[in-house]
Amino acid sequence: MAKEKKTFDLKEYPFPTEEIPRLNIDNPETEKRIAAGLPVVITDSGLVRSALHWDLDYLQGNIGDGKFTVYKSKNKKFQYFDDKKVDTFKDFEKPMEHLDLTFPEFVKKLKTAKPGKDKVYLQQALNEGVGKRIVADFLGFNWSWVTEQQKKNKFGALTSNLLLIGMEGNVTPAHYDEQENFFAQIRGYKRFILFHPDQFKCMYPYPTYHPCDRQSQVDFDNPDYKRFPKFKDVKGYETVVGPGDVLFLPMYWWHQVESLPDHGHTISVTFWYKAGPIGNVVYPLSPQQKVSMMRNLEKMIHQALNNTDEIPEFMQNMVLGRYT
Ligand SMILES: CC1(C)c2ccccc2-c2ccc(C[C@@H](CC(=O)O)C(=O)C(=O)O)cc21
Ligand SMILES: [Zn+2]
Repeated sequence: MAKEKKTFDLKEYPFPTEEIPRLNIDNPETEKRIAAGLPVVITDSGLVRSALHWDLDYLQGNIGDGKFTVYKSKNKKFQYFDDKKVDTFKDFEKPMEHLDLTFPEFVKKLKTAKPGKDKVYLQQALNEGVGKRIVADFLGFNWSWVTEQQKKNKFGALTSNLLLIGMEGNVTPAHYDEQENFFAQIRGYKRFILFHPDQFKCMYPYPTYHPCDRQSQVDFDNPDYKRFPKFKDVKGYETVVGPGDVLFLPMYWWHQVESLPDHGHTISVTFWYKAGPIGNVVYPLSPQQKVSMMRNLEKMIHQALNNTDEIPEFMQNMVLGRYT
């Protein structure tokens, strides 16, 4: 009997979206979409079948007594920033704080957080430091399926499995990553809003040398259409993933991720893979290749000028009245 479609009371955004298909792991369409670099929610994959019993108590009792990377934000947004680029930006104020907490300290903060007060987000690579039962659960992941997908689609190496534990309402603002991602949901519900890499012109990412490289400058809750006029034309895709769902999130696809309010804390595990070899170049270049090219050119110009203040004028001189 088909699973009844769960409906959620989702916040409206000022752009249209289409549903991301939810397909069974055995549906031939599933692998076709992965091969085509299209997002798909894979149901019943069993990818993290051995972790579906994870909850805060079990993790606290088994994950080990080391320190965990936890981000704290004054509001619901957890805007990623690259620490290494912060010093090139004098007036950059960090959008969130990085704490190293034991698991019990994290759980206490999560459970005693008052609405409207600080929110926390645990983000920790699953590595040898964890307790032996977590290692056993990790080994119980459906590695044969995900490794088969890695090989069939010529992905590069698995780089990391991140354990993510977020509070309800946490938002990771729109950004893109340069890795392929199988995103496995273990507990709670996360809304994913995705945009095709060809929507780059509507998303206005920060400059590559900015600490928030790869993130959109547009505040979805209060878009500045004067600075970002093309955001009016953006078109997205969306879905809500729940326990047992796996979202294939292709490299360079923009995504904003929200732990649904009023649905409790969320537990997820990501499977990030490096890009595979390019192979022979096919023209016209794909949107992903054009984004990669723009990044390389921006970095070259930054290095050549050796002065970030000169970049805006240099870029404008190159295109205004010539290519505009
Ligand atoms: C916001 C946070 C905790 C963070 C802080 C500082 C540095 C990195 C990151 C980081 C990286 C990945 C995620 C998971 C996910 C978004 C989501 O599920 O919220 C996502 O974007 C993806 O799987 O690609 C979340 C984070
Ligand atoms: Zn991401």
